[in-house]
Amino acid sequence: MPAGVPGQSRGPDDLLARARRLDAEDPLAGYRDRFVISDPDTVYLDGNSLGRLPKATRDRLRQVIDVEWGEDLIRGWSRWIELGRRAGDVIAGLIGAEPGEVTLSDSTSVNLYKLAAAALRARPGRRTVLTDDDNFPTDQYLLQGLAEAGDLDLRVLPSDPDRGVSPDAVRAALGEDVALVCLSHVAYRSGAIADLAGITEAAHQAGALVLWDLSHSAGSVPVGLGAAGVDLATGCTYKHLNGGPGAPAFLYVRRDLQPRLRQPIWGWFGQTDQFDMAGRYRPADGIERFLVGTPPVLGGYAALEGARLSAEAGIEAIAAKARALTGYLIELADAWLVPLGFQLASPRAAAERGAHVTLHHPQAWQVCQALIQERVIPDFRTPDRLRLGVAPLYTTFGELYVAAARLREIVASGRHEGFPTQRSRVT
Ligand SMILES: Cc1ncc(COP(=O)(O)O)c(C=O)c1O
Ligand SMILES: Nc1c(O)cccc1C(=O)C[C@H](N)C(=O)O
Repeated sequence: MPAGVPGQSRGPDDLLARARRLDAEDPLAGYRDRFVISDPDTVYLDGNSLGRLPKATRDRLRQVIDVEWGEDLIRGWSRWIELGRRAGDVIAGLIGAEPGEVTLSDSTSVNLYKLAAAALRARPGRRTVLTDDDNFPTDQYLLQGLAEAGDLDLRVLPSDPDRGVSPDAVRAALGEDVALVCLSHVAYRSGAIADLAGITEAAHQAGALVLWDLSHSAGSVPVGLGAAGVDLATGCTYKHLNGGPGAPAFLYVRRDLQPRLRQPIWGWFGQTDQFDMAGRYRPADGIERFLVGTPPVLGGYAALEGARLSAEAGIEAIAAKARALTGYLIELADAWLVPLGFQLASPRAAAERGAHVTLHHPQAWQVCQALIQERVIPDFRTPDRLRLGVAPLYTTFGELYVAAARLREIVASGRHEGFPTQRSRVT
């Protein structure tokens, strides 16, 4: 446990003893040592924006740079050409898909565009796209752009930002004009888990396709794409899959849909026999038809190594620890932070939340800055939220105790009030 644990007030001994016991009994405890942790006294609670660096990734990238790039040069492509699919097969195991249904490609934003456009093309008589107003902004912007360009009707359902999207609201909005339902599985602000299976089934009954953003789910909770019959999905690899900054995203297309869909960006990596250099675009047969241009190889290797680590630990074990960590954090918040003006902004039921806990506080921005100065890294989310992400492969219960204790001290002493009240433009 990091140093500097202040231990006073309500139930600290009990809470501290429990953190120690939970860490001692944690079946995933050994994974922490598989990551680079340069400052053990810093509590990192932002793995859902950027995961930590796995040691295996650092070593692999060194080898790839020295040998595969440094020595093999262009010959490396004989291996690199398969990289997206190899990583995709590992990610498929984490999200309940089959090999050949997932590949690395572009960014989540670009994939959303390609997949949404492909879905709309496959439902020509329908003009409505459904999403919700708590969906991640890039998803909303992409759909706005598609709607404007295609003269479609984008219906943005109101969601409770602390509870996530309501399946009943989606059901009520479904009709014979809806072509596509595009939602996030785990909400980026509250961490609420949407009813992926129920919403997918309802959308299918209404004749619509579904596109799920799995950015906050991949590597943190089971997704069950195949069991739910999901059509399309995409998500980041740099969060819970620990693929590193700017690592390529993944995309999923259900196998039977692959030959029936055409995505709108026709590049040579999506072409049948790309080195034939034929003049006319003919989309590849499998998941490769959703690719566009030359993929980022270093980021691809990082995504592969990160996903392998999660696959080795097992998504059920990861999700079980996420529930335990977030549950413990909510207990700490109830005991120490609610009396200081914080309010829970995430679902209280463990089965309804992913791997972060969000708290409202009227001075959340200032509190966030003060916490960072005191070596706890959270995230601020508009307008008044402090988001605390847990990463089951490296977050300990002891760290959560320390983070909550530092947070309590900051707010109880008013130290946060010395920080600017205005958010800067970068985060
Ligand atoms: C739900 C969700 N979708 C998409 C993104 C980002 O997509 P991109 O990697 O294209 O910036 C994020 C986070 O940045 C996210 O949380
Ligand atoms: N992708 C990010 C970036 O390029 C810069 C800063 C933050 C991010 C994030 O991932 C934010 C994150 N998706 C969120 O849920 O808020």
